[in-house]
Amino acid sequence: MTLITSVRLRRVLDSRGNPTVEADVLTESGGFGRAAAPSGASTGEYEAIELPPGEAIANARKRAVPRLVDEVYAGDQRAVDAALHAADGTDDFSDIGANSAVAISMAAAKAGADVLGAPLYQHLGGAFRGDNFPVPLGNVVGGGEHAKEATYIQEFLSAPVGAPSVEEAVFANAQVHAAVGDVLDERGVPAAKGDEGAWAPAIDDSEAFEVVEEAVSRVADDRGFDIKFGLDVAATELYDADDEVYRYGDEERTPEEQVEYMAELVDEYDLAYVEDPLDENDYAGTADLTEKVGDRTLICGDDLFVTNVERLQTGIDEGAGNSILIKPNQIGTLSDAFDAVELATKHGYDAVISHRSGETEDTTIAHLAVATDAPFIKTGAVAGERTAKLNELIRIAEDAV
Ligand SMILES: C=C(OP(=O)(O)O)C(=O)O
Ligand SMILES: [Mg+2]
Repeated sequence: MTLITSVRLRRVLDSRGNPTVEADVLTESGGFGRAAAPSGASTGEYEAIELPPGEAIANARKRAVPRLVDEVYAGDQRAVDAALHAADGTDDFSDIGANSAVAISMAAAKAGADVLGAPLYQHLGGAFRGDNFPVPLGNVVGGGEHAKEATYIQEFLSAPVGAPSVEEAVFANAQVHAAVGDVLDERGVPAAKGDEGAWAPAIDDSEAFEVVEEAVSRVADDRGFDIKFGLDVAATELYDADDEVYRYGDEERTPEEQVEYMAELVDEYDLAYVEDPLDENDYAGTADLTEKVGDRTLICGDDLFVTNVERLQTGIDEGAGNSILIKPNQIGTLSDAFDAVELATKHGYDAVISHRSGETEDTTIAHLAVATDAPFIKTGAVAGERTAKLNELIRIAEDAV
């Protein structure tokens, strides 16, 4: 192992055209790692704090960089991440910013891999990592906080569960995305694209279900393997906590009705995956839904768990969900993200490694998914910052055989 000798931080563009933090980490023996923080739009209340990038960089330069340079070995990820926590001193990275923290954490991991001459997934996963590859969940229709005047449900996700390989799965999702474009065209529905490259048509949710079901079935027939679909409801964004109702435009649902509605959707469309079906504070409702349909679909907590072991432990104790979304920038370091995967796996929860709606060309999450043996990765279907991860997954699968 070699000591970190330099940490450089800069502002770069993310896919929304907003600034984000990029980190370069150099080591004594010439190891190099570069990584950039993603950024959410439908962020959970309990996420680690993203600061304005200029502020995050200034604070990290002052407090985190001196604790790393000539102090910590690249490759000792726990030590890197402990130094970031010590430099910050809060429990939500509100001092140096989770955006600076995660960029440094991921860049150090890459520098550590570079020193070893190993791919990042191998460095993070170790010699005895599993040899499974994640099924990619690809966003093909979206609205919510990711596109105006589109569906209330934030994401309709193609899930090629029967694909024989990562490569086939990745191409199937792109084909479903194209097929959705065709179906919309046939219906005379014009559609732009949302933040993650998904179609964002001005149709109601019930029509979106028809469109996605039709597209998925066409591609499944063509490919000859099973393709299902799933949702990220991002229900916190629909929930009016004062009136205690979920609002889908003029339509309202009480929390009990929301549970029933979600359960009906699971059965009507044979959904493979439902993320954040209830408000981020509703463990009991999520547990209720998990009890009803958790034997036949994944009920995944994103805003509910925010990659946080304490929130996940509450979910485990209450029987809320059977899956957790893992977003390293929600918690600030790779070590914390690994801890969440480990706790989830121990309790039979499936980990879904995820991008954010604001992304860069950084591919760390593809390596993280393989390193942790995660059964799923959610990283879009098309758009350059999404295909960067998907193409890396294809390369890893080729490399790892
Ligand atoms: C990827 C998501 O969106 P965001 O990054 O805006 O939270 C999500 O909610 O799962
Ligand atoms: Mg989500």
